[in-house]
Order: sequence, then structure tokens, then C-alpha cells
Amino acid sequence: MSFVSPYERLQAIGLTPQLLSSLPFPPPEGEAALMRVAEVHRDGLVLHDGESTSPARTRPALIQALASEADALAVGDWVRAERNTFGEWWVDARVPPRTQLARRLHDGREKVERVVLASNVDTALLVMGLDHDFNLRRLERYLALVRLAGVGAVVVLSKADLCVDLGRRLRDAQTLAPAGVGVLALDSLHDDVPSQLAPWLAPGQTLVLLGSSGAGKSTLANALCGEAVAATGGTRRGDGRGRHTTTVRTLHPLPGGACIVDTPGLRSLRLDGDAGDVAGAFDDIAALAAQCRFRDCRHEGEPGCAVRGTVAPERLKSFGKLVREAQRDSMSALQRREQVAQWKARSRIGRANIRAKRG
Ligand SMILES: Nc1nc2c(ncn2[C@@H]2O[C@H](COP(=O)(O)OP(=O)(O)OP(=O)(O)O)[C@@H](O)[C@H]2O)c(=O)[nH]1
Ligand SMILES: [Zn+2]
Repeated sequence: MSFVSPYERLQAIGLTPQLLSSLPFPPPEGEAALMRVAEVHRDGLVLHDGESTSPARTRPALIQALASEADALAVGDWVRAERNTFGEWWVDARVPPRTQLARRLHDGREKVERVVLASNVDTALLVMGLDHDFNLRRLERYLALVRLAGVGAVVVLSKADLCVDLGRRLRDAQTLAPAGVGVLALDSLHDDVPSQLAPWLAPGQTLVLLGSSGAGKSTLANALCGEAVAATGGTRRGDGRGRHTTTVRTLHPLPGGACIVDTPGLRSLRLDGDAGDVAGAFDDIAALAAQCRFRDCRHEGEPGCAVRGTVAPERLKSFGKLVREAQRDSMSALQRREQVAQWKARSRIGRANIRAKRG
């Protein structure tokens, strides 16, 4: 019988020699192990050891330490877990992630929460269907998300078989994609997906599938795995939207030594960064803005603006929207209350002025 060390097994789910040599704790042994988070649930985790998965829970001290920095364990994290006498796994430490894809969730009132979508990702596959799903403004958001996280990306336009003006849509997506971000169109049900994505599937690589519900993420995951690992759903009749078939982010090892995280479709995507970060995620605009006459130019009609007139109006509009959204979300709850109070005061004064004029 040949002996496979736990570290060799972990190579199947992305362990690299660099990671192993930079652990913030001694290499676990005995009842402790290095594992990778494969799923995060409300009441626990699923850990992968490179061969199989086990349920686990997180020590409250670790949850609290992470929460104090608006952080939490996410799929893709490397952790130290220890098995107790009942055979239950408990996670007590995390390896600081190389990358974190995160978004903000807004509760509709004033609470903004940071949610980590996946950790230690090398390449995000930004999946967009060439059917009703195709939306360049949404793609812009996803491109900014990966840019903010410092994660590589490929735009995967699925359902090429359903598209009549493929050439134009490919060109439109290519125009948005910054240098180094590939754009490809495919029919995930019939094309040889692993060979089309081969450049990003080297052993040790971690990929994540991002996109709206029904875009075809799980179909791609299955095509890459060579078997049905993720449930796929149809799209709704009428509007062609997805049915939110995938409900949890899950890490799957791939046959060639890479691994992939399938994620549920995101209903909304608010970027996790301050206004400056978000503005910087639009390379073309950032480069032109350096030539605007005013350093704080908002490109909204100021004289000497180098951006307006050069950047497509719809791109500039969504840039402005994302920057303002980031600004609002970055404000503390207190600042936001103060701003609302100011608005109210201003409109009270405005109404009083109007009344005074009238009469
Ligand atoms: N014709 C065609 N259909 C596709 C293609 N890719 C996916 N589909 C179909 O689109 C529907 C939705 O695909 P899924 O893979 O479940 O989509 P998803 O992005 O995982 O959706 P959620 O799990 O809801 O987030 C399914 O009926 C798939 O069979 C494609 O390239 N061509
Ligand atoms: Zn300007």
C-alpha cells in the first residue's frame, strides 16, 4: 500500500509549497490538520482534505477575532482544524488569505455588511449568458470587483449557441475588459470546456465562478469536473432569469489539479472599497482623470475635463454611480445619520424660502 502524505493530498485542492512554507502555525500533525474550507453554512463549515469532506465548526474566539476586522471564514480559506475525542472537527486558526473577493450587503436602512465571497482565488470566471442575461453595465461591476480584490479574471460568455449577434457582443465585452482579461464565448453544453479554459486550469490554481442566477455557472462547473457535481436549473420562461438553483458556495477539485468554487447567482453586487479604490478600478478613467484641470474633477461638466467626451457616456454614468455608492456605503452609520439630517434641514429651509417668496 502506498502512503500519501496529507500535504500531497492537499495539492489536489490548491496547496502550494509557498503556502506550506508560510503557515502562521507549526505544520499540524496528529489529531490536527491543515484543510481548506469547501463550504460555509450558517451553523458550520465543510472542510476538504484533498480527498474527502468533513463537517466542522469554528471556535468562537476565531469567529470573534475575524469579526472585529469585518472579516469571516470563506470558502477557499486554509485553516487549522483539530479533531476532539468525539471525532468532531474544530477550526481554531486561519492562514491569512492571499486574496479575498468581497462585496457589501446593504440591509436597505443604514447597515452595510462586508461579505467575503471566496478566498485565495487566482482567477474569477465572470460568467454571463449571451441570452437575456447579457448586460455590459453588470459586467463592469464584476470587473471592478475582481480588480479591487487583485484577482485575475476571464469573461466567459455562455450560451453562444443561443446568440444571433455573437460578433458584436464579443466586441462589446472585449472593449470593457482591461488588458490581461480574456473574453471568450462558448456553448457549455457541447463545447470542450476544459480545453477552452486550459490556460487558467494549471495544477494548484483556484478559480471561482461569478455571475447572475441562470448564467450557466453550474453547467460550466460540471463540464470542468467531467461529472455532475452541481445541480443546474432552467431559466424562467418570459424573462429568462435564473431560478437560483445553487444555494451555497462550494469548492470542487478538478481532474487536472486545479479547483473551482461554484457560487449562487448574486442578486446585487455592491463593491467593497472606498470611493478612491472604486475609481481606481476603472483604469481608463483613472488614467484620463490625471489630465483633468481640477484634481478633484468629478467629470460632470467641469471645465478642462479630460474624461467627459472621451469615455463613453454610459460607462461614465455607471462609473459615477459606483463611486457614489461606495462613498455612501463607506460612511459610518453616524455620518449617514448626519447627512440625512442635513438633507432634511436643507429641504426645510428650501420649503421655507419658497413659502416666503410666494407670500
Ligand atoms: N443552450 C445553452 N444552455 C445553457 C448553457 N449554459 C447553461 N445553459 C442552461 O442554462 C440554465 C441555467 O444554467 P445553470 O448552470 O443552472 O446556471 P447557474 O448560473 O448555475 O444558476 P444559479 O445556480 O441559479 O446561480 C440551465 O438550463 C442550463 O442547461 C449554454 O452554453 N447553452
Ligand atoms: Zn474630469
